Amino acid sequence: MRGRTPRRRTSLAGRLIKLRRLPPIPPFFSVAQLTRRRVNALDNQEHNRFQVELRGLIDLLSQHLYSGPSVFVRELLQNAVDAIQARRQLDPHHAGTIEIEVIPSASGPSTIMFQDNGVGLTEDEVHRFLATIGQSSKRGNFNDRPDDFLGKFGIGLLSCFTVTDQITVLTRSARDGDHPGLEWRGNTEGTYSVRKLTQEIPLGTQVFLRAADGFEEYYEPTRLLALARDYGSYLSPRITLSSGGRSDGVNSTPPWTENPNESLSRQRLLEYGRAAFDRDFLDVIPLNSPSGGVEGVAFVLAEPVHAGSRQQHRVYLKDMLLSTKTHDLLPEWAFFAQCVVNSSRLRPTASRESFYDDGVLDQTREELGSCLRQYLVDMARMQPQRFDQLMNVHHLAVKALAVDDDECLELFADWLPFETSLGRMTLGEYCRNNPVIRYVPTCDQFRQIAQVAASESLAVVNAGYVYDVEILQRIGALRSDLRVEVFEADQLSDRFEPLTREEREETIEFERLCDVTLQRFKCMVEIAKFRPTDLPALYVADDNSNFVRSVEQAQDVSDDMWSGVLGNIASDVSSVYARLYLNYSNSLVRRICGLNSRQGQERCIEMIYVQALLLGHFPLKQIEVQLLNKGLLGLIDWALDAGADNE
Ligand SMILES: Nc1ncnc2c1ncn2[C@@H]1O[C@H](COP(=O)(O)OP(=O)(O)OP(=O)(O)O)[C@@H](O)[C@H]1O
Repeated sequence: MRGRTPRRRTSLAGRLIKLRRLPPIPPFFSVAQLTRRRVNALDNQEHNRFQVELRGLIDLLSQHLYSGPSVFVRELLQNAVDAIQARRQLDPHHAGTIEIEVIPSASGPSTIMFQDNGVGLTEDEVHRFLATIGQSSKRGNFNDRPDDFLGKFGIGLLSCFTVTDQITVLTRSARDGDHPGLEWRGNTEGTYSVRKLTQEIPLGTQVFLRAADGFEEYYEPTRLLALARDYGSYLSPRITLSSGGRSDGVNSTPPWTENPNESLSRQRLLEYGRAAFDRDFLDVIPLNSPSGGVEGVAFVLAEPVHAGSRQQHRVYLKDMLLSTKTHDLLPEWAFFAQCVVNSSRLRPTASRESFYDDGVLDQTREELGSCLRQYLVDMARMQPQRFDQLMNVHHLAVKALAVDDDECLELFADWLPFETSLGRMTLGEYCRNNPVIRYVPTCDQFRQIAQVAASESLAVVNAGYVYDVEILQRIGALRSDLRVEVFEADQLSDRFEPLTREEREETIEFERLCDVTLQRFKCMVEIAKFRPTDLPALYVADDNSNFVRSVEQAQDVSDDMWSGVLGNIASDVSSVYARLYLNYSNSLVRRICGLNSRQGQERCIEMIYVQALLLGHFPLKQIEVQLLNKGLLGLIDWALDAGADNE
């Protein structure tokens, strides 16, 4: 061991305090009393240090903090970048470089080296920062501008222990004075050693890791290059990876420095987006947020997505990849966009895989939302045809924005598409032909009236989809030239053709019979003439009768006690009769009316009633299901009898 300074071998355990057990706390002590008691207790005792079981801590970090072993590449790159940044504080013109090398071994696992020409460490700093968990030179007063650094928690280096059993650091400080080269070795047992080197090493730091059993894959040059590019391709120091005489560059141009308004850049960005997110995009929007120091681009998805779906964004912090799975960077309505951004100000969590959910993040989200909003507004004003194409794909997101933003709502209103009884149309098209916007608030109600309304050339909007009711009501409040009304199914009867006097007389008895037959279903019958003529009947239920229907359905599946409670609720509701309009323009209805058998008429009217319920998508009550069964069985019976007669 000639030329070596004596090894200083210190246990990490020895550096940390051991927690003493305090006596149990008696009840009813004030905080001040408790504090005094603790101080007194400690004054009489020997002061010890915490101990840390390093292996346990590493397991904790690797299983619960970091997403996987590959984060060691990120942590080493980050330390190198920070060291270069610290050196720039001494020499602003210093050109930083980071070299990664894979050193294969014929006899055992490979070693990798991360070398930087950063600030290096003095002997004192080695003890303070490399060997003390949670100590960082990048926090507090140690540096004037701690915001310049990526690290701050003082735990990143530990991540190397997920892929190696020993970390070796060679370092030489560039700070004032003549500093010798130092070697620090730390291992997973929780011990470390430091020695002064006799040979010259360059200013800066080299970190050596030898593959631990089972982690050799992270030491393969192609894997390592991919990881280095993933985390660090946009970092500013020049980064190279060499192995077996081959050297590859890691750096490339960050997407957030491209200008999406310039056609070549836009093309490059769309290609980048396709490669990064593995999907196609329609457009690229520049993003910027002063609060979060964010710049970046948002990609507009080429396919529609359902409301409220959450896109995964690719997020960088000070040019280093933080996460590819950040969800909450854009406002909720912006589910049509997926973005890549770089932030200089948002605070990372200790895992360095997400941001703190604080006020700055809220503010950032709002500012990024404003960029997207402005893009939509400008497009609607200046490029209506392009906006039209965008609306074809992303009208849901535009509705989600407009529902809470009156200015956007007024601007986008004419483009917003709705389903109506006369087909899909934009609000602009609807209003051109209809002075009043009539809508039904649920899809079920729409299904009940759509066919008849269409035959009567009546345009009724199906506002049963997300945002539609709020949008229509808001539009009604904002625009004095528009009237917006809820359409009640019963209003359809205003358009029905009345029966002639003769027809009235022909049907009066039959109508009475129908009323009596359907009384137990709380349904009144009215005979009228309407289109389409192939529709025998229309069942119309108002809110009260719908409510009672659903109570009765619940009673069908509940025990006696609950059924009684539900029955009491239903009995409080007044005017619970629904209405069945029988279509006298329908030939079948006419035939039933003329049938010579009262029993046959009853059976037919029951079947028409059940069919009208099914057509209107009303869930059947138990007695209605029984009715349907009885009708079908009767039909089969009749068919069999008729067959037997023919034999
Ligand atoms: N390449 C390096 N050059 C100079 N100093 C380094 C280097 N790597 C580590 N250090 C020193 O070791 C300390 C601890 O590093 P570590 O990666 O554990 O934490 P950190 O970077 O400070 O914070 P974080 O946990 O947020 O990454 C650093 O604060 C720094 O002082």
